Amino acid sequence: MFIRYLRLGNSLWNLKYSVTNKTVKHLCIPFCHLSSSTTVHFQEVREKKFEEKLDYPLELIRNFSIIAHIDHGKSTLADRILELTGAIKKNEENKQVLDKLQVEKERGITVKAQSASIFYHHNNKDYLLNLIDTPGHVDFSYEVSRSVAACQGVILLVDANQGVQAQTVANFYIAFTSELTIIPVLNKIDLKNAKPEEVTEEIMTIFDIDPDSILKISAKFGTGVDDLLKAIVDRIPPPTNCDRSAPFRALLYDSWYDKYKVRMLILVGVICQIFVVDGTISVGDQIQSHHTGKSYEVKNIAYLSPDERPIQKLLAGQVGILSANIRETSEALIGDTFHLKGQKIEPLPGFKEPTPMAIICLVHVVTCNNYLQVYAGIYPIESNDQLALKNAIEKLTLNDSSVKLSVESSNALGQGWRVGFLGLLHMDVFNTRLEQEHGTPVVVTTPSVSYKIIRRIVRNIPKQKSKKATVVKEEVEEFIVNNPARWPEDAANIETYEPMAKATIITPEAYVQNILPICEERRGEQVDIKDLDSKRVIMVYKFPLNEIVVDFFDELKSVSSGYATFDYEDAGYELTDLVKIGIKLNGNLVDELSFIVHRSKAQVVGRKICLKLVETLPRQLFQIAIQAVINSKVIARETIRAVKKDVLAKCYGGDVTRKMKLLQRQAEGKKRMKMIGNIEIPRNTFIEVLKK
Ligand SMILES: Nc1nc2c(ncn2[C@@H]2O[C@H](COP(=O)(O)OP(=O)(O)OP(=O)(O)O)[C@@H](O)[C@H]2O)c(=O)[nH]1
Repeated sequence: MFIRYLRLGNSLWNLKYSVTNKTVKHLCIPFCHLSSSTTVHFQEVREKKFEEKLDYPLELIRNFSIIAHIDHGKSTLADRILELTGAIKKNEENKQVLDKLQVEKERGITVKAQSASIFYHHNNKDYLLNLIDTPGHVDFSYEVSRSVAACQGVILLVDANQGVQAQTVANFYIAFTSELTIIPVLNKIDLKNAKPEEVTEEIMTIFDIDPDSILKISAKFGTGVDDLLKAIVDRIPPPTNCDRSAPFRALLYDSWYDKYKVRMLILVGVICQIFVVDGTISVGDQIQSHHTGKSYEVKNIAYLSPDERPIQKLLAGQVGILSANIRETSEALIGDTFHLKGQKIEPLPGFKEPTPMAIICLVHVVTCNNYLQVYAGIYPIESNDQLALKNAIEKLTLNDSSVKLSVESSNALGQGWRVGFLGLLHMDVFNTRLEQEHGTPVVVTTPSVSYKIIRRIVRNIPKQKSKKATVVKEEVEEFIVNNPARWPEDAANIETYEPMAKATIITPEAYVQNILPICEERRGEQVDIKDLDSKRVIMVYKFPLNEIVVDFFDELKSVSSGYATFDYEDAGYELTDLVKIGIKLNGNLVDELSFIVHRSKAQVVGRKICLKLVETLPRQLFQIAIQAVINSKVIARETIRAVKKDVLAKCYGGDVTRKMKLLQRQAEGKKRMKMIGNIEIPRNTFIEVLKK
């Protein structure tokens, strides 16, 4: 449908419009969305009575998350729930509607927990259900921990064909330790090879769950979802420990920066998602952050259903979003408590002070900590994009508070940031979002985990009374290195410790023999191995984190035909013998390519990286000598021969436009590279070298 004429007046454009047989009521579109040729997809807007009815008593509210292993159907179930409750119109095209980010749509995975308030009629009562769809991949388990802080119950979804998998177990324990009501649900019962009886047995034995409490559904076709909605109301308790007559307190559990609205002057700055624990908050109130002490006027309040619906107030027990002229992203700290200005309140539990290098903090059941993070340097492709990248990173960390951030600089790449992620997929998604949502493509340096170094220095200190006699004093210094460029040179005086991870692998028995050697190759130490059921085995390993963060999961999938699943948790630091391998290109040390490795693997890994560089670096107009070195000793070397690349070589005849196109394409290719010294390095080289 094309709108050819627009009357622009205020920031929100209200329109009564009739399309074929459907009447669209009060269609609210920010006018700036529209131009004379904008295609508008009409959706029937919810009747106003729902907004008035957001005033639900506590006993009619249910807050819950959907948790599961990756791809077990969380977002599909959220679609069906939204359809059944009328939040969205039933439509064949409703596929993962809560996955709003471009990167989520492109990859078909959820990376951000998303919520929606929906309305459900049951037993002659209207209920307000606040649903949170969570990601399933291990790299985003922090999102699950963050979400359950605003819930009293979870739907634990298990694929009736695949059964319990590694993240099913991990997510179960997040909910279990948070003392939430768990509704176990078997999904995909429509599949020909679904094994509901077998999987029920598994759930019963692994989680000690009563088999009669397990519901069976097909999220794809909607089978059983009505019964699930009834179970949500009947089994999950209303918000506990909420008091509407007490002074206002709310937990800030997510925040983001809506650059579109800011640009269009619809609001200023940061949007905060809150769970109101006590009291009421209304538009116009003055609120204060407990942790920064700063106060703001509440400009807008809304709930998501799943689109934004403005309302005037939120009451205890409800979740919603507010904007309050918070300009600095560092002022919206996840886990912070908001209260009315000047009022003394007890802060809500779960807030962790940000460390000086981190601009973010963690809430509730904290699953992400320093040990398990993977660090990489992030730099703008063009050095004059520095400021734009700074702004983009700040805004994105607001919406992804599990990342850790500090400033760093590199001789070759200039000023940049050292960023800690929860895994390589997380890193990849973060960088893709920088490019897609903020238009700031980046160069990422070789990732590294954070190592602990203990340096012991023995000093002879003169005794006070006698100038000749001395006492021997040992000074111990402990520090963390997450950038190989900062690895200490004085190897003799240091002890090196690497972060360890306790990993759980669940696999069909047939693949155990394929998995054992890859675990051994990555210095894994088997802690336990036992049958999960008649066909599957659960293996517990202790691995150096460094060995599994890059591509272990891919290799595991490949040797088990995609059947093995994997989850890991922190297992502290262990003393080990580590060395730094430096990479020299034509005699110049490229610190951004250096990495830390166990001494026993240095030779093999050094050679592998040199060969990888031969594959990855484009041939240039001169020869490139690649060397892997430990201190100054060369442990491996390779050479890339020179080439003179004439892109016009095949372009006979005088077609100027074709020649121009070829030259332009070549120039664009070069833009995507980074010059280090006089050598062009493609952007992905720093990560590719670490992969098998
Ligand atoms: N046959 C069948 N397929 C389903 C069902 N539910 C989900 N699927 C399919 O399973 C795949 C994964 O579904 P998603 O809803 O994206 O899974 P998810 O758990 O949200 O995935 P992540 O958020 O990335 O962890 C999609 O192809 C769905 O169409 C079901 O009940 N039956």
